[in-house]
Amino acid sequence: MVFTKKEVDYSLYLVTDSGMLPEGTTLCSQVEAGLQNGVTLVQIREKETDTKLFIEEALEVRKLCTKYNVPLIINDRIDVAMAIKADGVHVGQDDMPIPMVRDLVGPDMIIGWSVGKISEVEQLSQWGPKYVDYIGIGTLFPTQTKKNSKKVPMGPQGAIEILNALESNNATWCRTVGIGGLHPDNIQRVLYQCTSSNGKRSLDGISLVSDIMASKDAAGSTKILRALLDSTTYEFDKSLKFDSEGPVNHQSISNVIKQVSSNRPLVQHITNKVHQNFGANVTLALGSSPIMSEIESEVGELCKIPNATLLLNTGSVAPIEMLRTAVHAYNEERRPIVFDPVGYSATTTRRSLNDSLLSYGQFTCVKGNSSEILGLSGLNRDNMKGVDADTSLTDIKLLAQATRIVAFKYKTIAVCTGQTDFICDGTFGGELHLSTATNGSSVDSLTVFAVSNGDIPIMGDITASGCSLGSTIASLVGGLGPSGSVFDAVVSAVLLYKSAGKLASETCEGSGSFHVKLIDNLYNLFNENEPSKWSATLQQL
Ligand SMILES: Cc1ncc(COP(=O)(O)OP(=O)(O)O)c(N)n1
Ligand SMILES: Cc1ncsc1CCOP(=O)(O)O
Ligand SMILES: [Mg+2]
Repeated sequence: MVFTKKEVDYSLYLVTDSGMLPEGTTLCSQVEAGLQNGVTLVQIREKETDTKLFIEEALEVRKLCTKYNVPLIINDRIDVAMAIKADGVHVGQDDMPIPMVRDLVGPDMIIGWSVGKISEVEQLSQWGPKYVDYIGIGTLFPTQTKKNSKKVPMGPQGAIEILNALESNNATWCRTVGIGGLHPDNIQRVLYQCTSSNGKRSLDGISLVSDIMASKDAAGSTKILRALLDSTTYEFDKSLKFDSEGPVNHQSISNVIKQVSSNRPLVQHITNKVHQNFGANVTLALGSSPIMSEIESEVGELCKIPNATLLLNTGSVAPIEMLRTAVHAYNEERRPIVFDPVGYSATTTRRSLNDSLLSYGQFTCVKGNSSEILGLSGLNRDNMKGVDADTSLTDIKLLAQATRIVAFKYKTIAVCTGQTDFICDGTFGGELHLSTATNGSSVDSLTVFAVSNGDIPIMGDITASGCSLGSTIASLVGGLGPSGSVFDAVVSAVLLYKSAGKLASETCEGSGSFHVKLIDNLYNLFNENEPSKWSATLQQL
């Protein structure tokens, strides 16, 4: 064997399929185009090919791999792998059991295993380092390539659970690639989002079939993939810088408001009916332009309008396809999306709708009430019982931790609303790393900020008050200019909304006038732009 296992570069792993070759290309021409432009590992996966032809093709591909100094893996066929002296084999859950494979191929061959469940990670860690060298984590997204797959696409969140399981089972030797439906429009997001919660590992690479094998320009397609893998930042919010380093102060808040006043962002609301009118008025009060559109065909134009921003509130009745189109369009345009997972834990339907959207895109801010953020984090009150005698302290710790988890898991700025609001920036400035995740930054190392302004119970007596904080965040984030800080904008929005709410509660005569006064006070505080007079306070926990 030419390669030691440690040397293997898993970053761009090409898996073949002669069934999808475009006219004028061959298996070897596509593989060579890949090898010339950055493929680092090749697997021959020919499900329909007879043994004799499989061996002939494998020998040809082996010559190419030797020429480009790249290891060759054979899918399913241990006999062929041994016969042609390949560098490794890949088997799935329905193929030959791993201990038998290892017995047959000996200690030096690379063994890859398809993994989609935590129990499979526990199994490989029990076997120990001598058995599985890498795992293909999938299926990540829907794919036409593996048609008879029984697996439901797991999305980045499923891959994160596998990475966490590798860490908690100390399977440090095991390398990882993601597989299934990977293309240039989702690769950076997958690499960016898929990190273990302890910050110690991310994917070692991506594995794909159709993006290269079915490409009419396999060389060009591979170059695009290579450039994405070699980039160090996922700029999902093109002109916005992420910087939660410096403290947010009156000056920075005032700067945010000045930018919003001059840029007058367009805030596309996809939101529930109850919120539509209120959200539009809140947006107008903040010098921004609301558009309440659920028309799929116009999203592509709307997101290109300067300073366009999307508020996606999943209490909406728009069809999931429309929501996906909107997420995709704003992500492609690198414009911010504020996501409000309404009623996340209330029903299975809502949970799966929200999960599906969260696995489909990248969100600048995820804002929810405490039960939504707790639901998204996977924590519940029982996790923290007994930590503190004082229930309110327990709640603060629990909600702060849930906010951290959501920020880290979705690489977003998480906002958890309640009597106290919690804010946490888990974006890491869009940094992405192969293999070693967030430079060691873990969930627990994230800073949480608390915004308080006493209790404002009347907030709960009007409808869509939480949804309209979403409108406020979207306006302030969307109005930033190229030098603006998203974190500053989110904090400013939460402080502004809580301050306006307090003022309104002090002067209203009931819930009806509170509603009106909330808009009045948002309008006045925004236009006066004197954050030093705002009553809500920000505290670092
Ligand atoms: C890198 C990588 N990951 C997963 C698979 C899938 O293997 P398997 O589940 O055995 O399915 P088939 O590929 O045999 O259809 C893979 N081949 N490579
Ligand atoms: C072999 C395999 N295993 C899980 S998904 C998949 C196919 C991936 O193909 P594509 O990259 O074209 O989606
Ligand atoms: Mg298989």
